[in-house]
Amino acid sequence: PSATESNNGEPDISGQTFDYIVVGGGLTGLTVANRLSEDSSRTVLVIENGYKVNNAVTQVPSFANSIMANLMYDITSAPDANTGGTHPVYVGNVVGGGSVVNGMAFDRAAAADYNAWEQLGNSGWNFDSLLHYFKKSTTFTPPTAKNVEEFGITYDASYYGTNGPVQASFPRFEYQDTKTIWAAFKASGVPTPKEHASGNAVGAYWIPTALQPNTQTRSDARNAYYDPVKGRSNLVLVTGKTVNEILFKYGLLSGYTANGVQYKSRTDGSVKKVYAKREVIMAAGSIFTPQLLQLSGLGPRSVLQAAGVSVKKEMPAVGANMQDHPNANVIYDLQNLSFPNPYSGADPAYNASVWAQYNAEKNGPLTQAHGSSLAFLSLQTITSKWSQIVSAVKAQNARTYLPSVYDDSSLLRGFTKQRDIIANLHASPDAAVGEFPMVPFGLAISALQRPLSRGTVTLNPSNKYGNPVVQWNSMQNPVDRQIIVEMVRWTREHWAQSVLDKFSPIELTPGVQAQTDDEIINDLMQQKALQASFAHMSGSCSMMPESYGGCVGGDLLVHGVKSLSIVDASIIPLIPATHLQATMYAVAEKAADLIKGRNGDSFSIWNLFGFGRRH
Ligand SMILES: Cc1cc2nc3c(=O)[nH]c(=O)nc-3n(C[C@H](O)[C@H](O)[C@H](O)COP(=O)(O)OP(=O)(O)OC[C@H]3O[C@@H](n4cnc5c(N)ncnc54)[C@H](O)[C@@H]3O)c2cc1C
Repeated sequence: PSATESNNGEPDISGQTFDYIVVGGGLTGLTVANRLSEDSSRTVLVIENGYKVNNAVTQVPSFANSIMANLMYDITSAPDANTGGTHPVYVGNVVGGGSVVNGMAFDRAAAADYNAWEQLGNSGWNFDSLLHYFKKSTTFTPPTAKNVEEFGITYDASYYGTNGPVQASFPRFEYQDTKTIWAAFKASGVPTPKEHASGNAVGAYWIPTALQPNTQTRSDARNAYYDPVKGRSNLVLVTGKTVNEILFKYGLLSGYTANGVQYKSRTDGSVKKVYAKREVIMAAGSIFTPQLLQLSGLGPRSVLQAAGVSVKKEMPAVGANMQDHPNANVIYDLQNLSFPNPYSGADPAYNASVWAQYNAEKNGPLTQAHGSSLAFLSLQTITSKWSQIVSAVKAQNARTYLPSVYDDSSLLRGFTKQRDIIANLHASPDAAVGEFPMVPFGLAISALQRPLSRGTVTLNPSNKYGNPVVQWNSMQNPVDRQIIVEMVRWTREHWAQSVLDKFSPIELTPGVQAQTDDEIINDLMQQKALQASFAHMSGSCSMMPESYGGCVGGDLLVHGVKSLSIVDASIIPLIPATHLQATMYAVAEKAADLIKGRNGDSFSIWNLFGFGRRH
């Protein structure tokens, strides 16, 4: 791998003024910066903490299966009582953010998941309006005819774009055992929609990878949205700079208006300021955007006071409502796997041959990231107890399992509304509750898609500029725990099917001794097989009305201050049943149109309503 590209040669921005400052050059930040700088009369600055890194590890798909620790922040969560301890908090620390270090899965949730955002008081945030932006952000390339025939891959290109920046395509190689894995899902009778991206994302289906089809390398926010436009004279990206405060001017009548940021150089430690004429746009992600708002005096009063930050506006919503996809890892010992299989990489001779194949033909096992097959199942499919579970959700006192910040009546009102929506989605055959990735080896993940538990992100009271305290509170709500247990039971029944006999599966984790709910959870926990996170942190500065404990409105402007917006995954009010990146590209595309619309920048207003150029 080549060395990190340095930030030598970047312009000195201190004291300067730009129309827009984008804080964080990750997935959403680079997307928004590209679109805002399309209008050459507007200047756009992106400030990123990480550096530009582009090497085999970031580009060759198979590396997406490993943790790129040196391109991520070094954060550990607060102890998470119900999942057995602390967990790493995975956040990309590199130009492109999560899109450079993630698993490259490129999927969408069901329409019902996005329509729930509108039901939470966000007019215009529904699947139909996002579909325009899902298309705008992508270029789709179908799988090879050979793979379609051999593996039965299904797709419908009409739900993707034809000239968007992110490449949605398929690895040229699939493992042979994938056929048996698919046969088992078909035998179990789950739905098999032809194309999940249509809004019908319930069942077992094929998904694209964020992959450049010709080179079989990663398609990320940097190479999709930044590199092609980096020559624009009105677009500036600076790296290795940590924003540590949003600056405001104050007027007696106008209140607080964001007009810049303060940042610290990682190379020389200097602290400087830079100014924004139109908007400061937060794109620092679900962990650092709430931290930055809190550092700037917007947040829960007790959190700010404990860290010695004076309160500009008390906002309990900042850092609340944090959601993720907690998961249980059931592990099987399998016999008779075909060669090659994902374990074959242990053999150096095999490794040498697949690298030679990849370099020569852009084919073979190294083109595979997390695979192309996923199952997202409804609660009705997972368990016959589904209606009892739905009744249990409705019967709960909403406050009981929430962290202390939910003493705030607006936050609790918003959560209660979320809870009612969750109950409906749990009862619906048209929304998924659990993900079961379909992989050709013995790891059977059960990931809960729509938890009732809520986490928090708060300033570290003894070091406000250090990493914030990330408290997932995963599975604090017993219903979340029960659904995970039922998913483990579904997995066991699934692997007991005769179509999988040829692998002679033996359950290693948690092991067949674990039968009752408590045994399953406790044994998983003891074996470190319960995880709080899928690296899908969301919701920590949610898009909801202020009366629901929201942080930004449907216009993505922070409530109660001026010229400050948020475009990253922290705005997701209710986590969708999908991996997040395709959704965040669409959210950022829509965000850019909203920002252009209110600042008089040139753009087509029809895009906002989904009436733009249709593909
Ligand atoms: C390990 C991992 C695996 C994943 N796998 C998948 C997957 O397979 N499929 C999928 O769809 N999604 C996946 N995701 C999730 C997806 O990548 C994220 O949801 C997405 O990147 C979120 O985009 P964002 O813009 O909100 O934040 P990010 O992409 O994280 O961008 C935030 C940026 O802000 C910068 N920043 C933070 N604080 C500051 C500061 N104070 N000053 C300056 N800059 C700052 C960060 O360095 C970062 O570059 C994965 C994520 C991770 C981390």
